[in-house]
Amino acid sequence: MSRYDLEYRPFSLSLVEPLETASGTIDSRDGFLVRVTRADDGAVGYGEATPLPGWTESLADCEAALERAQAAFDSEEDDVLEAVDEAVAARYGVSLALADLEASSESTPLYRYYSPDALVARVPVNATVGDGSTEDTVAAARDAVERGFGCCKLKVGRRSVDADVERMRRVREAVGPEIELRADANGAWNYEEALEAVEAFDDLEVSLVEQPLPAGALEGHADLRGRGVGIGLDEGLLEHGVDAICEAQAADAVVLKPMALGGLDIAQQVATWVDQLGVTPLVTTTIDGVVARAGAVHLAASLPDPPACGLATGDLLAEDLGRDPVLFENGAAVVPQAKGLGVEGVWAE
Ligand SMILES: O=C(O)CCC(=O)c1ccccc1C(=O)O
Ligand SMILES: [Mg+2]
Repeated sequence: MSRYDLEYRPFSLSLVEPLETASGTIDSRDGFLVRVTRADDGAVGYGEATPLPGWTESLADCEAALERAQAAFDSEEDDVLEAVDEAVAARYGVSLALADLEASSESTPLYRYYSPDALVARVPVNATVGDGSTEDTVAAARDAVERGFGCCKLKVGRRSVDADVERMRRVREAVGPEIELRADANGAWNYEEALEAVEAFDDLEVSLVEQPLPAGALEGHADLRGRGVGIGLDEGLLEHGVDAICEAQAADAVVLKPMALGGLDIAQQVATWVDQLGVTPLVTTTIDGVVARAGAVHLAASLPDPPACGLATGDLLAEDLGRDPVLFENGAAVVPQAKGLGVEGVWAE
């Protein structure tokens, strides 16, 4: 008999409304819920593999990788994660299920499994505002601030820089000077446009712009730094890796998406590494179900003094895999202190 058993089930979750971004519209999230069971005592752990085109392997490649992982468990291979290899979403799903199982067995919340000395009650989060009309953007930002958020990230880049600056100006007027504002262009601009945006955003006290230039650009991002607005690399991290970014001094912050990096263990290592090189790690979801989101919250909680993270994306979904163990209040995620991920009831028969 094998020591572990791996099962996975497909799901499809629609968004409340499509999330518009400069690199495309997200209207539903399809993936696989993963469960690993330990044969000797029946202990279980949950994971989630929710691929996103452009960021991870395809849904079909994800399923094929999960199938290989299942076979690797069945034949009791030493390193089952070798079977998921380059399939980052599948690797997140399988490694998360194993980590949830281990942490649960040790009665340790998952973040303390990665950072045993940490005791963290909450992590600050940003609201995620899609690249909609000025009216919709202002309404969404206002609503987020009323719900207690202290940081809003606006998706930008689908219209002219002038139009985005105007959107940002109207949001700044609506929310007042105390709220942190960020932008995420998902690689939409050329250097001239990005420079214009950064200079105007500096006047509006915008703290950070994610990926103003395409993923390939390193020198351009380096040249955009030091103008009052932090530069964050997201797609650029996946393209270049930590060392090239740090060598080029191309970023003030890098965005860590466990789904796109292949798991919490890898994201933890990247975070620790960039932090030592003076670059701020910032954790976000890829608009995932509750299992993958809870994993990302535990990752953020395992890091020292994280900035506001893109973890408050559950409300963007019209349906979910189960009850969310993470409460959001006063602009922060309340970190689950139960054993493991803290997710329950997602595998109802
Ligand atoms: O960071 C956030 O606020 C939420 C996550 C987010 O924006 C995102 C979600 C899916 C795919 C890409 C991105 C992104 O950060 O570019
Ligand atoms: Mg981004």
